[in-house]
Amino acid sequence: MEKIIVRGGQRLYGTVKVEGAKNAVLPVIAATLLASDGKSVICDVPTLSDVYTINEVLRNLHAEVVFENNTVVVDASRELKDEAPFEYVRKMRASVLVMGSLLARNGRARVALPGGCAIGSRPIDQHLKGFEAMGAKVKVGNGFIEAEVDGRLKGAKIYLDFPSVGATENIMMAATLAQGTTIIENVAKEPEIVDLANFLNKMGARVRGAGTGTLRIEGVDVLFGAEHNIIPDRIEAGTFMVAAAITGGNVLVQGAVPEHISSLIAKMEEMGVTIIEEEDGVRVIGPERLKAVDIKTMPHPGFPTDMQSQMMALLLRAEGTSMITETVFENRFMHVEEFRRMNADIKIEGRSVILNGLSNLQGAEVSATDLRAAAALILTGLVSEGVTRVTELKHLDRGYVNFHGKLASLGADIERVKEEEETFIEVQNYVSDMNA
Ligand SMILES: CC(=O)N[C@H]1[C@@H](OP(=O)(O)OP(=O)(O)OC[C@H]2O[C@@H](n3ccc(=O)[nH]c3=O)[C@H](O)[C@@H]2O)O[C@H](CO)[C@@H](O)[C@@H]1O
Ligand SMILES: C=C(OP(=O)(O)O)C(=O)O
Repeated sequence: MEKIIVRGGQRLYGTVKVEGAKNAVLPVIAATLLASDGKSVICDVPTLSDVYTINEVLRNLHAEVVFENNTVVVDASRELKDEAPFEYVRKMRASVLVMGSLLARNGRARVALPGGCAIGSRPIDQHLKGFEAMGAKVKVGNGFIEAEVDGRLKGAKIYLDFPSVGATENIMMAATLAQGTTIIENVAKEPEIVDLANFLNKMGARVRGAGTGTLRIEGVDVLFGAEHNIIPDRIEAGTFMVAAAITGGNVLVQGAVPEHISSLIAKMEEMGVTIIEEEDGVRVIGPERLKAVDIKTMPHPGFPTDMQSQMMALLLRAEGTSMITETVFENRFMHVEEFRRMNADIKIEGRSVILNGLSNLQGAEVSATDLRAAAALILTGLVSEGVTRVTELKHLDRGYVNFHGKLASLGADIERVKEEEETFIEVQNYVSDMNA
């Protein structure tokens, strides 16, 4: 087992470059399955465990996948299998995103039921409602969801009860090869939706309205492999923006796209952080004193739930009382207990937390409960007294490439060690103390 060890007290300075977005690349790789002709070449792909997982899902379906030099090349022109087993869906819920492509391409898809996870129950009823509206018969049994259609899917009018990112993506992919026009209302407007629509259109699809509340998709008969560059990761960018602000540092976050993070920029500015848009990114300068603010997570362009725990870390350093309300996931406060182990003054009240900043944060042994919590605990370690050890790094590796290395390059006192190595160092220190 590995852990990250952080010693608090360093301000961060310098430049850090963000990777391609995890939440854009996963649906784009799932969409490559729609191409029955030609190879797709996806560039700026981050080396995250989630990317390796989706690649394995595709290989298991008989697509050819090569991942080298941040580029994924997929040849899905062979006949594809139609089943994504539990071993992949359990590792990564986004595996369900292959369902729309498979159903459109093969007329059948069988995907293991994802089940709940650390941040909530996360049902996929809206995805299935869309497939059914397009003529698929959906059956749930033996731990699998099976969707099947006689012939081709048919264009339909679909209204989502909630602007779900995954449902928008899955239904959009399915609709590209349907007969006729599909109109989806109340869709997600996240930048990753726009990136997926752009890729689909390069493949020959006719998707209009991405980034607005309504999508209009005219089905086509065939899609082709295409080349695409993934957009920069707005959540990784936001995480480094918080790292700069929390330590009172000065960091250029290269690749951050201001329009993708406007709600985050607004909240950080409200807290007294200086944010300067530069040609190749966003510069963040942390103030001596941070102000408390209230935050409510919402679908885009509202404040992103994936930045909630990192902002909680930042608010722990602000003067006064703040409130964070989580409206997207019903159980995304698992990290609060871990923050408390670091002497944070936080209490949960229903779907909100109330936190008093400026408590004397102390290093502790803490465990990451999900990927953003992992990052948030490390950020808190940067400003805590003494040593913080963060375990359960499998979560971190789902969403951040070389997180400790990037922080170290900005001046953080941080290392990633194997548990045995730490014991060895402790024994060495003990022996040299005895000999002194
Ligand atoms: C791989 C990926 O892109 N993950 C992101 C995606 O997840 P994901 O696509 O799973 O998130 P959704 O937008 O679908 O989920 C949002 C809310 O809607 C609910 N819901 C969703 C679908 C459904 O059929 N029924 C239903 O009730 C979920 O339980 C949740 O409470 O968007 C989330 C919300 O911005 C982000 O936190 C995740 O990082
Ligand atoms: C919740 C997240 O991802 P996923 O939907 O892949 O679990 C996230 O990126 O913070």
